[in-house]
Amino acid sequence: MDEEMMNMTEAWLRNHRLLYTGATRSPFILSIHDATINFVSFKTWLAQDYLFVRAFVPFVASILIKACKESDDDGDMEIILGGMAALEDEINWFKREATNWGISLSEVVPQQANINYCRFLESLMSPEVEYTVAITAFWATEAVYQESFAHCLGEGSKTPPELKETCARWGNEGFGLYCQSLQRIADRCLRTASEEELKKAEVLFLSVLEHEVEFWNMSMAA
Ligand SMILES: Cc1ncc(CNC=O)c(N)n1
Repeated sequence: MDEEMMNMTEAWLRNHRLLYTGATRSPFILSIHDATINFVSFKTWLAQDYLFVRAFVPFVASILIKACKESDDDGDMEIILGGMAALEDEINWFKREATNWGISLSEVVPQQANINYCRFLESLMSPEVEYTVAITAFWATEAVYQESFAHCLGEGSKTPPELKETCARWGNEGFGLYCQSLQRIADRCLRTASEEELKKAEVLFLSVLEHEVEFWNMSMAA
């Protein structure tokens, strides 16, 4: 396809394929897919991701505020608000799931990769960070989880039955459509962005992928 006609996110996905695949086909995800996962790793991921999602809520809230102030499309608010609402359900799911696996969430200590990722999200919450830049990072974060967990439910996957519900949380079709909506918002914003904003958004896209890789590796190492 002609570079000119391509959406910006598609061009980035093409140009940074290796890193994107590293984030969406991590050893952790592949070990779920082929049923070789060590459940200690899964429990580590679950506990750490609970903390991450709690930090993710104010990040999404900051994007909602930016959308209200900076977006030229009313429709953005509902999509972001829908994402926020889903996070309430998700937090409750983490609590139930932790109980099932015998994890005490109040005792979980954040690991370095998690601290680093949360610190990164916090830096994006500043009002100085443009909506275009923040929504691009938001899309990338969600897209990595969607592509990762959808793979575990795809053809030929041997995902253990006790992990299927987890995979379906992010791998379901509805979450896929939500990610597409975020991608469309990002591409629309990027079309009118300045050179400087474009560069910033691309750098942050790559940072998200790197943080995701580190997050999976942290879970796998446990
Ligand atoms: C490390 C990480 N990245 C993305 C997500 C998906 N967003 C909300 O759930 C997540 N839970 N954790």
